[in-house]
Amino acid sequence: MIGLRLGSVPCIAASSSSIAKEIMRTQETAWSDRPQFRVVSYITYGCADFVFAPYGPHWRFLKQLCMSQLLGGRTIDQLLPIRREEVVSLVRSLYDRCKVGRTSINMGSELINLANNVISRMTTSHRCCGSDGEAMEMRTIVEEVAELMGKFNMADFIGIYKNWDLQGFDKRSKNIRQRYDVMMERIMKEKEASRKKKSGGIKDLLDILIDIAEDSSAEVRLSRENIKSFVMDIFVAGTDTSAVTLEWGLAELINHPDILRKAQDEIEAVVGKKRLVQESDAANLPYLQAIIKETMRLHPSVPMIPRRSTRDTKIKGYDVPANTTVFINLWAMGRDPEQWPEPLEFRPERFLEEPGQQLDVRGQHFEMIPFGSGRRLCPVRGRLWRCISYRVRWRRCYSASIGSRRMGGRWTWLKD
Ligand code: HEM
Repeated sequence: MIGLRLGSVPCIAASSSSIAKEIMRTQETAWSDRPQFRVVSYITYGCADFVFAPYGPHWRFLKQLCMSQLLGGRTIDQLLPIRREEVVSLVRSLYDRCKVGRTSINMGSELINLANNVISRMTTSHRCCGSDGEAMEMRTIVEEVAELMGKFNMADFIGIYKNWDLQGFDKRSKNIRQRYDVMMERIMKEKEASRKKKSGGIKDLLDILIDIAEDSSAEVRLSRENIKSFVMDIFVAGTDTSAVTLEWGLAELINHPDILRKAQDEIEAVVGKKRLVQESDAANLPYLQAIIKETMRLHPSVPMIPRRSTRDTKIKGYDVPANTTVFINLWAMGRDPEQWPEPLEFRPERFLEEPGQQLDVRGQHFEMIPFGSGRRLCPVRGRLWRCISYRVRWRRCYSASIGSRRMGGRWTWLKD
C-alpha cells in the first residue's frame, strides 16, 4: 500500500489482495463511495447516474432496479436474441471477407462495433453502427467520454487550477454533454411517441427506465437527467470493457496456438461442428472459461477501481482520513508473484489444475476481482459480457488471415 498526496487530495494506491479485501469487504461501508471527478460530474448531470452516484438512498434505489429489472436475469434473457443476431452477423461478415481473400481485418474496431451494437440495441433498440448520423454520433460521444474520463485533470487535485480550464477538459465535457443531451432528447421523444402507439412486446432498457419514471408509486422518482445519465453509464461501462477483454483474449490465443487448439478441441467435443457456440454452452466449456479468466488476470479492462472514504478509517493499522481516494490496482494484483506462480505467463490451466486457484470472478476471491467487489460490484459481473466483444491500447490490428491459418485454415468454431 502506498499513501500519497496528489495535490491537495490524500490518495492510496492499493496493489495487494489483502488490502483490497480490507477496503472492499472489512471496511466496506466506509469505502463504497466514488471520487467526484470534475469531468464525470459535468457529463453525468452532476452524478445523477448510477456508476458515480454517491453511496446513499438514490444509489441504493438504482442498484435494486439494476438487479431486479434493468440488468436482472429476466431482462438479460429476453434480450438474448439481440446478442445472438449481432454475434452471428459479425462472424458471417468475417467469414465472408476471409473467403474472398481479404488479407487484414482490424479486429479491434470490429469488436468495438459489436459491443456498441449489442449495448445500443439492448438500451434503445437502435444499432450504433448503422448508416445514420445519430448512430455514429452516439459512438463518437462514448469514445470521447471514455477518453476524457481516463485523463489526469489537474483541476481535480490542485486547488488553484479549479477556476481555470488549463487542459480544456471543462470545455470539452460541456460540449460532449450538450451534444449528448440533444441526441438523447430526440431518442426519448421518439420513444415516448412510439410507446403511445403500441403496447406489449419486448422492452428495451430505455422503455423500462421510462416506465419507472412514470410510476407515481415508485420509491424514488427518476428524472429525465437520471435516465439520460444512466443510459450513458451503460454505454460507457459496457462497451469498452467488454471489447478490450475480448480483443486481449484473441491476441493471446493468436500468440499461443497450442492453447487455441485446446479451446477448439473442447468446443468441437461439447458443441460439435454443426452449430455456433451459444451463451448457454459456457457452463460446459471450462477451458474456455479459464482462458477468459486468464485474460482478465493479465489484462483487466478496468485496471484501477477508484473509491472514496466517507469517514476516518484504519487500514493495516494506518490512520486514513475521510475523503481519501483509493485506487485499487487490479493490474498489479493480477501480476503479483506472491499470488500467481510465473505471473507473466498466459496459462489458463492455472485455473483448472492448481490447488486453490479455482477462483470465480464475482468479487469473492480477492486474488482476482476484475468486476470489483462488495456493494459496488459490477452489476453484470460476467453474465452479459461473455457474449459481447473487444478493443485495446497496443497492437490494434490483427490479421484475420493469421488467425485463420493458426486455426489450421478453418474458422472451425466460427463456421455455421
Ligand atoms: C468485461 C466486462 C466488464 C468488466 C471487466 C467490468 C468491470 C467493472 C468494474 C471493475 C467495476 C467497478 C466495481 C467496484 O467498484 O467494485 C464496474 C462497475 C460497473 N459496471 Fe462493469 N464491467 C464490465 C461490463 C459491464 C457491462 C456490460 C455493463 C452494463 C451493461 C456494466 C455496468 C457497470 C455499472 C453500472 C457499474 C457501476 C456499479 C456501481 O457503482 O454500483 N459493466 N464494472
